[in-house]
Amino acid sequence: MIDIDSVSVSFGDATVLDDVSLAVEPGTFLGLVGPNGAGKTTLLRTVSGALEPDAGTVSLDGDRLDGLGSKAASRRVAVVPQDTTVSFGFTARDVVAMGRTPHRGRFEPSSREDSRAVDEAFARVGAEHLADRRIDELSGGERQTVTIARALAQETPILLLDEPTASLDINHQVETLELVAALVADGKTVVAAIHDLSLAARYCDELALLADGDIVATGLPESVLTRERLAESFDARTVLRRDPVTESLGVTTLARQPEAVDRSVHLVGSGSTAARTLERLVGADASVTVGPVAPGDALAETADLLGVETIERYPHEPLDDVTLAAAREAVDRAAVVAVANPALVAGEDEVYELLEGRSPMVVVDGADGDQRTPDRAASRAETLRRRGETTDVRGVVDAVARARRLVEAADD
Ligand SMILES: Nc1ncnc2c1ncn2[C@@H]1O[C@H](COP(=O)(O)OP(=O)(O)OP(=O)(O)O)[C@@H](O)[C@H]1O
Repeated sequence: MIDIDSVSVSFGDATVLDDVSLAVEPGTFLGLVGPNGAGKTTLLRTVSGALEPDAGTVSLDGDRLDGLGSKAASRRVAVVPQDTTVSFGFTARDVVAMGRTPHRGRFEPSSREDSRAVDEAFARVGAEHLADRRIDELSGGERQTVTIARALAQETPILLLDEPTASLDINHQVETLELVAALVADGKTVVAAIHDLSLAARYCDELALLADGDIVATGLPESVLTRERLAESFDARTVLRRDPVTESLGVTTLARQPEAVDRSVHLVGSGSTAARTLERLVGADASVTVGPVAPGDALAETADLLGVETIERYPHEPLDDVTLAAAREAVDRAAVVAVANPALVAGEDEVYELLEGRSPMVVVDGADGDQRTPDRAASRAETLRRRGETTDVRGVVDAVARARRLVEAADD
């Protein structure tokens, strides 16, 4: 059991941890997530005893860390640091054997027990083949594996890892976290700082979100990672969805748009061009409404993931009066109307009529527009284009911003 109680840490004038409390139950894999500079490493260093907090206490299984000697603390907590510094001239076996130091007297030679622990640690991480290699000649991933083996040779109930997957390729990321999860299944208590939120959600039992010097939320990954919290803590626009393969939460971060759109936009259209247009507009912080669109369409699904207000319609049927009225209201209310795939939109009389006389308009052309557009729809699409600006998806935020400035100039 790790009990962090009201811990505060400052460096000079900067308060990095401000009255942080967190309890980690035995046999739990807790992922520490949060933006760069949030204090994850600082918190891990406080738990390992490497850093003494300015205020508050850390207790391990009921014993205060500051009352344990450093050797006793090292028999309880092992650390895999972010920076697996190279110790020139040592073999991997020498490095792993260093994990045994807390178990030996000052001048005591290594024992049979030490050799067993080192062998077992190499076997556990599957790195026996590296034992006689020089540590400074190993790849970053191999060195990381050896550092984990060193921590295992320490035979502690608690393991702290600082960004264990940061320098690893995709296979090694998963292998490392599978190993850590297996160690937890064997009874270890693990706290790991992890930047990749999808991997953290997949492997950790619980997450603690650290931001602005405090723990903002703890609990099951699904309860900690919400769009609102990620917006607040990371200033990021994200899409959260359950991964169909792992069944864990997947987090996709939207590209940040350089220009914010601070007036409302109504988006009419369908298909992937419309969906990508929506993603860009939401990334630019625009207040967007969408529709009418049929459920199952790429636009409707993206709007659902992004939590965008959507006017839904029945597929393959004329628009009913209620849907038409809702769409008309949204079009009238918006500062700018964006139309994706204009020929498709113009092919439907009622939808086209909604847009009649409307300006300014931004027309977004995409590769998924219908090539077999009837002549009438094609000429109507041209009419829509003349009422505003035509762009591809990449240019949509700029085009909407220009259209917005037109509205503002007209308002003045
Ligand atoms: N020894 C130190 N002296 C001065 N400032 C420090 C020290 N260690 C950390 N800091 C500062 O404390 C803040 C938190 O750093 P920390 O490394 O704990 O963050 P982190 O969440 O691990 O970040 P990252 O995700 O970038 O690794 C940063 O602003 C950092 O510059």
